[in-house]
Amino acid sequence: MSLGIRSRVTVPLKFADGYSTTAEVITFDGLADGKEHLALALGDAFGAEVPLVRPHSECLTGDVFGSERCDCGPQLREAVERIAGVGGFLLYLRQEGRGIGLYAKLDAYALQDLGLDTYEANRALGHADDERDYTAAAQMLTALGAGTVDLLTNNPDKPAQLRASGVDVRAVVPTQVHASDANVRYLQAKVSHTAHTIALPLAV
Ligand SMILES: Nc1nc2c(ncn2[C@@H]2O[C@H](COP(=O)(O)OP(=O)(O)OP(=O)(O)O)[C@@H](O)[C@H]2O)c(=O)[nH]1
Ligand SMILES: [Zn+2]
Repeated sequence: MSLGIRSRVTVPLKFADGYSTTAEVITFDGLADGKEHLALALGDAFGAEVPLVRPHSECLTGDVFGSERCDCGPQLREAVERIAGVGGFLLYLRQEGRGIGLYAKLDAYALQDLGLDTYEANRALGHADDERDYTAAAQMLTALGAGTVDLLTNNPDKPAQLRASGVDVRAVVPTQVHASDANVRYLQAKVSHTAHTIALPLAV
């Protein structure tokens, strides 16, 4: 099936803290991995000269249930408002658990409770540190007509992979740091293993 936009539907969003905006939820045909990835067009997404784009990897526990083991929920909330302010796209990528899936991520959590860090736990389960591939994200941007973008992320692998897939990443814009007692070890592991640009407070 050839690459393209499959459907577009308008969805009003209202968050628990009262913030509200409107998203155009966009689905696709022809994505490389066959997964049901979504783009949310926010603000004047199609009118922006260079849209702000956040590739967000699915995290059921953080995005939906408000888990404090990670920073995904607050990052998602932050991204929607920042993108709506300037115009751009949130790419909601079905890459749960950095690509290993939900059950395996929960198995990895259990190993972290025994003392392994987030990457050691992945390896103990026979997975790579990070199994995410952003080919489909690049295809989504192509289908959206967004050849040049600003990228909202602290993860250097996201601009690297997208550039390798032909996306012109003009600037990489860091997200805020959403640190708490429950997630600080996880954030520290991201900084030391994968050079995430997260300025952590010295003592949390
Ligand atoms: N395997 C595994 N995945 C985790 C763990 N904690 C969170 N995740 C997953 O990690 C992913 C986090 O994705 P992102 O929000 O894109 O975060 P990121 O790659 O650090 O990059 P930025 O937030 O863009 O800086 C989600 O898919 C989570 O489900 C963990 O301990 N183990
Ligand atoms: Zn998470």
